[in-house]
Amino acid sequence: MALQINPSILSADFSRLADEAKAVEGADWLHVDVMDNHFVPNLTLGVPVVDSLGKATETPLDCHLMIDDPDRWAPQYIEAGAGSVTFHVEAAAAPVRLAREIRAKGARASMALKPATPIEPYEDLLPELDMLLVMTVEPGFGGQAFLDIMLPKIRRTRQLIDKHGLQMWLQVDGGVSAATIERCAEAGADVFVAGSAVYGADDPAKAVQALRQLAEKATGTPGT
Ligand SMILES: O=C(CO)[C@H](O)[C@H](O)COP(=O)(O)O
Ligand SMILES: [Fe+2]
Repeated sequence: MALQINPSILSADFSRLADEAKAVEGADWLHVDVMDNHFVPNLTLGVPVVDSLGKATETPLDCHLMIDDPDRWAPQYIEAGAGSVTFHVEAAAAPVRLAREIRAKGARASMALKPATPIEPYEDLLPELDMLLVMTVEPGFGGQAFLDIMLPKIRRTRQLIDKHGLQMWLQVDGGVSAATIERCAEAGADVFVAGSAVYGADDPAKAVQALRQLAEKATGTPGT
């Protein structure tokens, strides 16, 4: 299991996105939060910004779509350069068809669960996915406190992934920091999104390294 740190550009300075992306080159993926003010009560960025960001950094883009109608919009993010596209199961009309379409277009297919959405009804969908995202805050804003009550769901999701012998990744997003990453890693997460813990640090690249070391220490696993 390879451990990965994905800095979230949501906590960066949006007037300097290209520089902020370069500040974390060496991270595994750059996490891009797309919010539409319908699925979540916040508005961030869309396809044209993802297109420009992809040209400004070598780091592959991990697009987290917090939007209504991802069935319609996800393909456009792949065309804009996203290497991984996460849709919310609560918003998708046809999650299996959407996951297959994302893969067919050459990106990694990922599905997210809000805190109140259980994993169990979606066990049979896991083979259709390259990553499952367990949200550890209510989606919509950076800088929120990590929800400890999500740790059992992370553990149960890891058990289901292992039970099916799948190689898919298990991502956590929201409130991941030096204070919480070890608990997430111990529970079985292997991809860690961190916004404020990276971009709120004096040296974002060093913050990525520090988080990686903590996750590795917690699991005894070297990262990528
Ligand atoms: O999806 C998100 C919020 O909905 C963000 O990716 C997440 O909140 C990152 O910010 P932080 O690490 O500061 O919590
Ligand atoms: Fe996110």
